[in-house]
Amino acid sequence: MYLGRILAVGSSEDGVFAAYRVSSRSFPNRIAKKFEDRVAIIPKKGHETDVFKNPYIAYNCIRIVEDTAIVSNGSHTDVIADKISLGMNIRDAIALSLLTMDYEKDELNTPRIAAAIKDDGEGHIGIVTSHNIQVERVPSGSSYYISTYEHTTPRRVKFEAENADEAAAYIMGEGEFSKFTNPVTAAAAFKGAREWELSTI
Ligand SMILES: NC(=O)c1ncn([C@@H]2O[C@H](COP(=O)(O)O)[C@@H](O)[C@H]2O)c1NC=O
Repeated sequence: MYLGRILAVGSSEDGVFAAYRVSSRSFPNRIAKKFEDRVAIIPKKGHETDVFKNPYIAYNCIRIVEDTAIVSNGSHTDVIADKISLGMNIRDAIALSLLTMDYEKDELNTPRIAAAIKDDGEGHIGIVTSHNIQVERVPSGSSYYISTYEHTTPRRVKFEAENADEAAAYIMGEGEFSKFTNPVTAAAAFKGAREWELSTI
């Protein structure tokens, strides 16, 4: 089954995570690139001009703002991160940013999806489509995912990872996520005993 972009957040006794996967039929020549406090989705070498063909394919997919990890499928990652850094609570930051930026005006009306989670495991996950907007709480001790196509409401999921590398690998193709086609690249933030760590595949 093709879900498009997929994100997941949650926590267990092993730690807290935010994970992201690009699945893509149209623009498979992309990678996740790690910076100090963020991960960006960018075109591979030789495909740089793709960003002028479509405005939705290059963006920060993960940001870390103090105790919170933010994950999304577009430029709204930065809008949510900025609001959280100014003191807005996670639910309102996601809801306001999704409402403001709205679904993507491409040929599929691709939804914007987003989530944010604090290092105590409390988070929210949401989506804006052409016909609705939804933001749900993710309670500590549970994990949820959502995608741009097919699975467009938050779904509880078993997510097994003990560090950022394992979280990125898990959403790229393990457990429930092994059923979903066209994987391209993935990234994750993980908070265990130490500071937030980032990983990409
Ligand atoms: N975030 C992304 O990485 C991303 N990749 C592709 N899209 C949009 O989704 C459309 C369909 O892409 P695809 O067939 O690869 O799922 C693209 O034309 C583009 O407008 C994206 N936008 C939202 O998910």
